[in-house]
Amino acid sequence: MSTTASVIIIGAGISGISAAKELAENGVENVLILEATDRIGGRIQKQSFGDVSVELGAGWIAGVGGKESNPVWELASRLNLRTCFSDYTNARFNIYDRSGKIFPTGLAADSYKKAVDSAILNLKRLETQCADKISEEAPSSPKTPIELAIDFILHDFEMAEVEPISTYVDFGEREFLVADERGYESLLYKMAEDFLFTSDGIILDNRLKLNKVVREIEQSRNGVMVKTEDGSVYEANYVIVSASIGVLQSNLLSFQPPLPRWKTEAIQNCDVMVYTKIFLKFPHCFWPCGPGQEFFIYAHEQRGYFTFWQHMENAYPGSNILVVTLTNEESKRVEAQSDEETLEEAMCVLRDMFGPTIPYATDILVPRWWNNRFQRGSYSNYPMISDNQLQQNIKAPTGRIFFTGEHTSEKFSGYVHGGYLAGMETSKSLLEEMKQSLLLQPLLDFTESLTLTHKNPNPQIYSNVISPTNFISGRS
Ligand SMILES: Cc1cc2nc3c(=O)[nH]c(=O)nc-3n(C[C@H](O)[C@H](O)[C@H](O)COP(=O)(O)OP(=O)(O)OC[C@H]3O[C@@H](n4cnc5c(N)ncnc54)[C@H](O)[C@@H]3O)c2cc1C
Repeated sequence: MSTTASVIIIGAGISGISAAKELAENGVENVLILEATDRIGGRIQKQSFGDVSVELGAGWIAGVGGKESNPVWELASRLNLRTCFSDYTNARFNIYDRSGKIFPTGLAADSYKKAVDSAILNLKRLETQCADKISEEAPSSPKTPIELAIDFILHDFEMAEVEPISTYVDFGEREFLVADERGYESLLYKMAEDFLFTSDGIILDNRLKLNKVVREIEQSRNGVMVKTEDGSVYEANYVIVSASIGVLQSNLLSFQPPLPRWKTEAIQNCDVMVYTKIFLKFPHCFWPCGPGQEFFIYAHEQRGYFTFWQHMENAYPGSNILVVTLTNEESKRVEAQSDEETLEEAMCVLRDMFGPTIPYATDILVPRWWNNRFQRGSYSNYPMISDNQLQQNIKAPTGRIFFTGEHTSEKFSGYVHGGYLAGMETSKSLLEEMKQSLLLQPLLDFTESLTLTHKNPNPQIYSNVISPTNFISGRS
């Protein structure tokens, strides 16, 4: 038995939900959302920890206070979501060495300036290399613990994107941490309420199907068939795939016919960033909590080793929670070991910074985005020197299959607002395609009848000429 819909959306993260909402608002209500997990939200996920709700995935609304309004900030304001301004600028003046001493402000400022200069030089070198010119001067690589710590902060946080960073240019430089018991994900429930049947905050609409792991997507001239791990089959005119770039790189989804080479190459060439926030709960605070002390840094000879710390007293006073952020290889290393081992490592680092008498953490929470087969990483990471073709190919539809998600957002990849806007944009392209194919339908029917009447030995010729999908995307 198969279920039929006009459009199937794979994934109920922010891009999948915003794509479905856009379709519904434009009269396409016969949609089906298939989500692999038992919840909506994807990489926006809250979890109770200690006595509060922490965000395992997206935590900040980045890009606020600028000339344009960030649509996610607007949604949050409508919902009265509780947020807390984050000021990272002081972090560089709270750098601890392994004996617990804070590096003098002057030294930290100098190291910071040196790292910025070196990063700019590196960027220029990359640009000149792209233009096939040879550059003379190589930037010096960071060596000391403080240089390594600053390099990590700059490259894995502040400069981890293509310059100029559209989020901050368009929407403003301020960032707000979501600190609301309802969670960041409540934005998605709010959006879903507009087009799905909900009661008491629970989605009861059978157009959303949870625990449906899509494994096969088969397209033909007439439509698309989607098969899930539990043996269900769904049919539709079109499919929107919102699974992450990491999932597309894995073998979770198989396409029939296989995706063309330009598409698979683009998918494989996009880097995936792993970003892990580890939460630690303590019986009481032992770290400084005054103004400018929310973020602090640990300088170690191994780059990225428990470097970036945040206390949660600004967001949730009295929560006694610390968060340490790891990235990439360190994230993968920690995901592969037991939480007890990670806790022991974190405690050694904290004892280095704050002395041997600090209390032992009573709880630890280690999200595993890399090993999650429905994520395979935290977000897309495009090369520093932008490559428009790469992104265009990742985003381009192949026949009746459309692609969305933060990784398809030209300006805002990696962000919640990137996912939100990408979902809308993909649905707009699909609506355009549907309109065109409706206009072409009489012509299609006519050709079909010609094919039947004349028993054309090679009907493929006709379908190649007028298939609406070929016509629109020009790529099939
Ligand atoms: C640790 C972390 C921190 C972050 N911090 C921030 C931040 O502070 N600010 C910010 O703006 N952004 C942040 N981000 C990025 C942000 O979370 C994402 O850009 C955004 O949520 C992505 O939304 P999406 O809809 O593109 O993808 P997703 O949320 O991943 O949605 C895709 C959905 O598809 C489902 N799926 C996958 N495979 C299948 C399948 N085979 N069948 C059915 N369903 C499937 C998944 O379960 C998921 O629900 C962070 C992300 C992480 C992981």
